[in-house]
Amino acid sequence: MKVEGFKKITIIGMGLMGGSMALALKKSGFKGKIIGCDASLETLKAAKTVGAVDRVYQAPEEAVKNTELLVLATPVGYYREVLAKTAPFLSKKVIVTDVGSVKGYVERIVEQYLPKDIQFIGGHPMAGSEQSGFRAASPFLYQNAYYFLTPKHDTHRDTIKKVRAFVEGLGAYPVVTDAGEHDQIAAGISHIPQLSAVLLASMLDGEKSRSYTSFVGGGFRDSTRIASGNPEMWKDIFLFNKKEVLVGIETLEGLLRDFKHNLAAEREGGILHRLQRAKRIRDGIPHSSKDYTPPLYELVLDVKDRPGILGDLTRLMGNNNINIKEIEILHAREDEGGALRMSFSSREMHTKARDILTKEGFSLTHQKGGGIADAEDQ
Ligand SMILES: NC(=O)c1ccc[n+]([C@@H]2O[C@H](COP(=O)([O-])OP(=O)(O)OC[C@H]3O[C@@H](n4cnc5c(N)ncnc54)[C@H](O)[C@@H]3O)[C@@H](O)[C@H]2O)c1
Ligand SMILES: O=C(O)C(=O)C[C@]1(C(=O)O)C=C[C@@H](O)C=C1
Repeated sequence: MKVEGFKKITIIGMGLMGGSMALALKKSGFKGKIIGCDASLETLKAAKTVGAVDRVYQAPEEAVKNTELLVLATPVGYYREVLAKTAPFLSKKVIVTDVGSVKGYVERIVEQYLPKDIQFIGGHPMAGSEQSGFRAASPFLYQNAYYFLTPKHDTHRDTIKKVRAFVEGLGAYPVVTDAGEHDQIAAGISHIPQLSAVLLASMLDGEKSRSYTSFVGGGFRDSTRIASGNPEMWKDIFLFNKKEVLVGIETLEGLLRDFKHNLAAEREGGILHRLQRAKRIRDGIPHSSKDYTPPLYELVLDVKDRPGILGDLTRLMGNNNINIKEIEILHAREDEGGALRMSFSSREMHTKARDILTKEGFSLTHQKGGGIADAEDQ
């Protein structure tokens, strides 16, 4: 879907999130002008060179002139500075939004720094990575991601409608809620998991235990990937969502204490109960948490573990004009086969892909949607 409704969009902060937004807008065929603003000249140069933006500015007050949508995409700690500089230069018709990971704090800053007659709606895409900077940006980052939108009490209905359409244009799924509820949800699904990963990684902080890192397998890697995230950014997030993070820490402490007691007393039932409940919760997450509203039509096929298999498959689909909505390697071990899940947005694509893959000799182990009974249900 193409982004319409804005002739000029300014993004302040052209790092991972802002840069990916600009790239996604260009990819969607957005016809208006995209203005990139960043404190770093090097970042601006990179964004301009790849054509992510039409114009670049280092000074925010120049970047916002006549803009119709202003997106704040700097770390949240810089919002005060950016809003103070830009507020006097904003058109009365502009809509201001952001991509920051906390929303209550942002609303308070906006109340303080943005003139009352300027429309604001908070935003937080549940997409990202442990990397940062424009060099990590991707036009696909927002694809199929949940994207929280948090209107203020005085945000107009038309503003919500326009920004919803903007989010959909990026390929994401808008979820409208209020800042308070957002912060509670984000603490549970993102901020506390980040803290847990940081603490797990910190357990290898001793001189001796640090040498254990050479031996880590999937378990340590999977559970600590996000500990590589930008420390400055996360410091802001924890401080600005302090209330909800503290609630989460108490829950975590309670769980740990409970487990410790059960273990010390060798209470098998208690230990098993915790493990089983956690497994049920983790198993209940869809393959990709991005499988939101649209029913996806998916195929799971056996693949040989050989170099270039992914390329071959995507080429095969591309050559037959089949658009893969998502692709995921489910399990692959060196020298053994693996399984690969592909999903498609329409029944037609799904059927066409199934027929081509079968003809090419791939073995399908599971299919969902497309009007065919799930293999698992048979
Ligand atoms: N990284 C994630 O996974 C993720 C996901 C969702 C939301 N967010 C939120 O998105 C925002 C940006 O995060 P990111 O990961 O893109 O960070 P990033 O470090 O990749 O990019 C931030 C950019 O802002 C620029 N910047 C900093 N101060 C500035 C200023 N005063 N004026 C202009 N530019 C300035 C930096 O030079 C940098 O290019 C944060 O508020 C974060 O909470 C991050
Ligand atoms: O690293 C990732 O995979 C992320 O998507 C990062 C993640 C998350 O916790 O899910 C991190 C912070 C954000 O505010 C949103 C997304």
